[in-house]
Amino acid sequence: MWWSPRPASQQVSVTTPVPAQAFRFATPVLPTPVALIVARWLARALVLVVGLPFRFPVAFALAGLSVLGVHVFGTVTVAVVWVLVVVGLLVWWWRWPVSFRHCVGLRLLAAWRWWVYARHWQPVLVVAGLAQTYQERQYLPRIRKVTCTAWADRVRVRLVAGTTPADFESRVVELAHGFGAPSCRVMVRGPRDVVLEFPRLDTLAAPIDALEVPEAVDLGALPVGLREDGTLWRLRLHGTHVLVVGVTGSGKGSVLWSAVRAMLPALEDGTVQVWAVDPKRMELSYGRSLFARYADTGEAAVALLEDAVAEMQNRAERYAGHRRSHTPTTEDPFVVMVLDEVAFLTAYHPDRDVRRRAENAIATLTSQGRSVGFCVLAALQDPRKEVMNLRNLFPDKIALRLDEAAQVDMVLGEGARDRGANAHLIDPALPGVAFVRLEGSPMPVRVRAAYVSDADIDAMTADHTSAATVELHVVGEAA
Ligand SMILES: Nc1ncnc2c1ncn2[C@@H]1O[C@H](COP(=O)(O)OP(=O)(O)OP(=O)(O)O)[C@@H](O)[C@H]1O
Repeated sequence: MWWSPRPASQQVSVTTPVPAQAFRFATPVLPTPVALIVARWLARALVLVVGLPFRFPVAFALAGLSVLGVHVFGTVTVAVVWVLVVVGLLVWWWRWPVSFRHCVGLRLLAAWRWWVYARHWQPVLVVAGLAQTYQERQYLPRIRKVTCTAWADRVRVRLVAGTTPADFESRVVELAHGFGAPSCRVMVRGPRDVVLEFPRLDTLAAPIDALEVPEAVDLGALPVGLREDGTLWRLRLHGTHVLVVGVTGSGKGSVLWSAVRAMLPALEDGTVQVWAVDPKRMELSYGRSLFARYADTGEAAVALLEDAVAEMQNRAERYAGHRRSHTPTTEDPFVVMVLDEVAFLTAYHPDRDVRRRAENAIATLTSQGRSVGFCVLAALQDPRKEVMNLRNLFPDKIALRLDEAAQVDMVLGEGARDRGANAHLIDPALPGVAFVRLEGSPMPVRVRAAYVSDADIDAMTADHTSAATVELHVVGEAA
């Protein structure tokens, strides 16, 4: 017979189900010739060498010109030119350090940092689980560009097709540790185009002294501290409400006081009033004369909040049909309700009626007060719903040091922690450091509030007093 079945096949009856493990397909292992491996290395080296002039065009142009110069003009001439160039650079660095740093220093640093990231790129990404495998080939996101600012490296990355920026967002801790940076943040620029930001140093490590009192008050951008990039952190109060959240000792007081300080001239001329609620009696009582109204007990606080609601509704009635926005004047000042430890009123006060009335008043102010010139600036330790179920009525939130990772998204909104807002990891030795979301960007920004010391508050009360200080005290109830 021209065809003879193999002996094993004869033992299998046609009707017997064949066990799955009977079929084993193994990829044939073929030894790769050494010549092929060497050729591949050479090809890679060639690609690197050919690509270098495109990556570092200035350095290569200078080297090329020098070689050409040596041929045409001789070595001495080229050496003299180089000495002149170096002297010129030194003079530039000495006389105009800022522009030198921007144009030369940071570019040189970026070239060096590119090499550092490129060297560690593959192992870090593979171990972090960011390398993709398809048909037994490994695909890595590619570094497109590395730029440096005074405090951070920005690595622009082209994603592997089929992956998302969320893959990077969920590995920020691995990336930060992998590249030896204190943290990592992910910014999305476009399709398959993300930027990883690795801070090189903590620009907010040193406390910031109280900022200068501004001459003109801009309620849309009050200077209250510094951002990580060294620019001013400005806080908007007009047309919004702000919730400041942080554990005890995280520096909530410095945010409240910095905001009050930035409004001082307007408090004095009467176009802004601060109504303060201070259940702890330790935070705001120090500068009472700056406040148009002040309450430090539950009953007094509720009365103050209900007065604010009445005034707000009165204003809304007057404005109805005449105007749609508020401009601060002495007749209709912008009213900032500063509520320290707001949970005392909404959750911890023993009297249920006080809790209910306080919650109603805060809900009404936050939902209706924006356009008629009322703003609630509240501080809170615990952002959970059981403690403060009104937190979503505050459009702007500030996350100081928090207790748990889960609280970050509660405060700054979904995805904030994945994008690098690790408020739960803020060092307890850095009170006033916080993460915020700035208008128009989902990226959290790290900031630090300026520290307004007792001496600063003394000076503020000595130099400035609110145009309308009326104290409201209900005697007889302990906070
Ligand atoms: N921005 C800041 N910069 C430097 N140090 C600060 C800053 N803010 C606060 N501190 C320091 O941290 C301490 C605690 O700050 P603060 O009382 O404001 O915290 P808090 O969050 O209001 O705490 P609590 O809820 O217990 O009142 C302050 O006494 C001060 O020494």
